[in-house]
Amino acid sequence: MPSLEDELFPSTPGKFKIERAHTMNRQFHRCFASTSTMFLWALFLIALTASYLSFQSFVDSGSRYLSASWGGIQWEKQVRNSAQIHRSGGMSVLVTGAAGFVGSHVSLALKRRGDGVVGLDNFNNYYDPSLKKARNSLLNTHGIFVIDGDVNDARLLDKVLDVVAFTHVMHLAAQAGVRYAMENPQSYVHSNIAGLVTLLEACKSANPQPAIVWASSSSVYGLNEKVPFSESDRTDRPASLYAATKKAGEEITHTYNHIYGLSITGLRFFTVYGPWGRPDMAYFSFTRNILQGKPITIYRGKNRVDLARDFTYIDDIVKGCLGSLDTAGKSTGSGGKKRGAAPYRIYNLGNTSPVTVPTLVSILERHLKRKAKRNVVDMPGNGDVPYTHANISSARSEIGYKPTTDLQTGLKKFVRWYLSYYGYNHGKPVN
Ligand SMILES: O=C(O)[C@H]1O[C@H](OP(=O)(O)OP(=O)(O)OC[C@H]2O[C@@H](n3ccc(=O)[nH]c3=O)[C@H](O)[C@@H]2O)[C@H](O)[C@@H](O)[C@H]1O
Repeated sequence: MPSLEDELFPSTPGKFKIERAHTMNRQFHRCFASTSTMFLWALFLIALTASYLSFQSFVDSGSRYLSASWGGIQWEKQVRNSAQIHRSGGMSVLVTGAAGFVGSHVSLALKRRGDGVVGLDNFNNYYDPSLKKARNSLLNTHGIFVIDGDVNDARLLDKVLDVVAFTHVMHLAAQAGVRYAMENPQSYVHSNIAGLVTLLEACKSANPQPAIVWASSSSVYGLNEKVPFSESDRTDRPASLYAATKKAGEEITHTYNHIYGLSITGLRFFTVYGPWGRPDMAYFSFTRNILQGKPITIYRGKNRVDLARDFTYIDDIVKGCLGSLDTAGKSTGSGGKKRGAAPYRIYNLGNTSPVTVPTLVSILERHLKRKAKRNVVDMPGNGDVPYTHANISSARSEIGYKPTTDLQTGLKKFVRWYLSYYGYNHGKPVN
């Protein structure tokens, strides 16, 4: 007698033939059996598909839950608390790149004067993320909550702007660095162009629309030879992809101002330096190498001319950022519709007194009480420009910007911070 299994799953055609010789009743039974087989199979497949789909969604939501750094009641509470304004006439500011150099300083300054601040930072590893984490801890101790997220995350931005009706966005998140653009060009497009557009899209749809102040760069002047650099000078000859993405940002923000009525202020920062600075910048890496007895490479321009920068101290830049926020007129649109003309402004934030790179090294040597091992080479074609020099008359008259720190004084403060942060005592590492 064939087993039930044999009945349902005939294994060979021969066997099937023998079975066919049996009675009609038997055939009917077989037919019924094969229909129910198909039915059972269909049921089985449906159940399998359903359980696969629900398992997938369980895995998805589980991993979202595990990896999510945002969302939920507790998270919303932290965002709202951090955004709370503690002075009359104060503002609530979303600071992107808050764990970065300029971002952390601006966030602290805003908080100190009673404004509400929420940070956003993706803590990427362009340079040592532990420095970003340390800045973040400092912000946390001052009651500033920094969301771990990316400006390319449209859902996150919509959510944040929904939870808090920010009056301003200080957009400092970016891929910085002039020479790194030759190594990783896509990172500049990703952060400085795609990320900027994602942020502007979120801001244009927000209700109310915040006013936006964002970081452009002195590098937009590129091959401009007229000095000092004025905002009305040519900026159509960038020398690096970094500069080109910042220049593109100026054009992109203009369209959002024009179409959607977003209030825009672009700040052209001139080689910002100071405590808690960026380790990829010359003054920072020179300090590290001098202390470790390693050589430093100093680039030299055409005809053996020294390169020069309008180095600008962080505290002056912070004042320029706050002045820009304070004077930024309102965005006029709502729900993605323009209701009238809104301000579109661009300012140089420099120091107005360029210093050559060899002089920068000499100042560091004095503060560190160590001689640098200088290796002077001709400037490679890497996107660098020979000099920068800001004309700041517009920023002075319109936002009250007035830099007061010379390079000597600023580097002294930087060196003091560096030695303490990295555990040096009288120029020697503390064990
Ligand atoms: O104003 C800006 O918009 C930009 O400023 C900053 O760019 P830069 O002015 O290029 O600063 P930085 O790297 O400190 O090099 C300073 C000088 O040292 C020279 N330099 C550099 C490295 C080196 O090893 N040797 C050297 O001679 C070098 O040739 C240069 O002459 C920001 O990094 C950038 O993100 C952007 O914000």
